[in-house]
Amino acid sequence: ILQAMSQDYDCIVIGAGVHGSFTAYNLAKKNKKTILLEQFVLPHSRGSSHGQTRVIRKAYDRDYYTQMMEECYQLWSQLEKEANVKLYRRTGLLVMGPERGLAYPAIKSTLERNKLPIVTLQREEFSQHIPNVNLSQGHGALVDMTAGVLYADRTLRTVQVRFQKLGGVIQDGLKVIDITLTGPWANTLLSHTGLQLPLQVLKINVCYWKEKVPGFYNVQNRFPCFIQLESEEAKHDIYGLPSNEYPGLMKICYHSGPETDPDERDRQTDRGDIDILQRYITSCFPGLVPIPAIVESCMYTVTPDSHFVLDHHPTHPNIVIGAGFSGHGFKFGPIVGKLLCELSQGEVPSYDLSPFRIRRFQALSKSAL
Ligand SMILES: Cc1cc2nc3c(=O)[nH]c(=O)nc-3n(C[C@H](O)[C@H](O)[C@H](O)COP(=O)(O)OP(=O)(O)OC[C@H]3O[C@@H](n4cnc5c(N)ncnc54)[C@H](O)[C@@H]3O)c2cc1C
Ligand SMILES: O=C(O)[C@@H]1CCCC=N1
Repeated sequence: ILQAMSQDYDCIVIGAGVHGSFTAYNLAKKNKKTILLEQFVLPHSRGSSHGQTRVIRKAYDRDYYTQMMEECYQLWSQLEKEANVKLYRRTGLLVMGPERGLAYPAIKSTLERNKLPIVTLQREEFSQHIPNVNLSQGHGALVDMTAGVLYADRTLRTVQVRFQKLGGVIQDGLKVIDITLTGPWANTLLSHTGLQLPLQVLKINVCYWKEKVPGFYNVQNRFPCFIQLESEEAKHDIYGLPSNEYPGLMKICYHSGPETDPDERDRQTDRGDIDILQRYITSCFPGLVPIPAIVESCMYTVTPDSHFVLDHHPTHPNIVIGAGFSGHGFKFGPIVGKLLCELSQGEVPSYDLSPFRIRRFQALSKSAL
């Protein structure tokens, strides 16, 4: 089928998650005849891009992510205008973490170096600005002022409709079984092209927690998104979004989870991550009931260094790979779409892609690198 399609289309994009959808949209904007293939009937909730909300932020510990986000915010705003739809809500992002650790000082200095608007909160004034949250001993706190919430499901709908309006074709319910590219299934499919990337698929329990007093942590009361950086109590970050999509429920998740086969996600029932969240909520969010009211499922596809893969296939340069978004890729959708489109067209990419090259895994990959 793909062979027949390749005669009719300039570009075939596999996977209609956030990154495949933005890539297809960018290709169609360049007048490339493009088809977007998706194994499941759309919309679906079996990959990594579903759900109502995601965090958008410039608070990173690396300049290159922060700098890519500068342009990315503009691209989000352009799409909102073009489609006349609201995709982003500014809430700010509270970043908390050990002051003597690695991550918190690194994020703070990246934000300062890039002259981004932040507010550093002193311990004495913390509860005046952020009521109903306890700042752990030895932790610092700052607010990334331009951060906020992205409406995820609405984004996918919007990008896919824009793509179709530009003449793009979406074929859902069609699984490519010969070569493949994106999302948790990346490795199974890439193996058909002789490439095995060191990707790990994790199941994430997406937990919603009930406010003891409705409104405590509500978006309308200007409660921000937050990241609690890794500490002795929790080996991975914990992050949350103000109550919004489900009235009276705040979304708080652990930035890791048990390994899973993407086709067997619902058989993975490990809840160790929820235990960690319960302890954290009991100690730091006293206004929430420390038992999740709703648990949904999602997946991360993680690389060993948590950085993305944005590259040509090492032996088939006409195949461009976007994968391994490691649980923080959604906000980059517009810029990843632009970059993958540039790579596919043989253009010089707008950013230095060396942190995202496949060859960084040389020692780890069993393949034709
Ligand atoms: C719980 C959770 C919270 C997150 N929070 C944030 C956040 O706050 N901020 C942020 O920036 N990021 C966040 N992320 C990460 C972000 O959502 C992901 O990085 C992003 O959605 C990955 O998109 P993708 O297009 O690569 O993968 P996917 O969404 O999985 O899309 C890949 C698609 O390809 C399809 N596919 C795969 N193989 C084939 C095939 N052979 N044939 C046809 N189709 C195929 C799949 O069905 C799927 O639809 C979060 C992720 C999760 C799970
Ligand atoms: O990408 C994000 O901003 C969120 C929050 C931090 C951990 C992962 N996803």
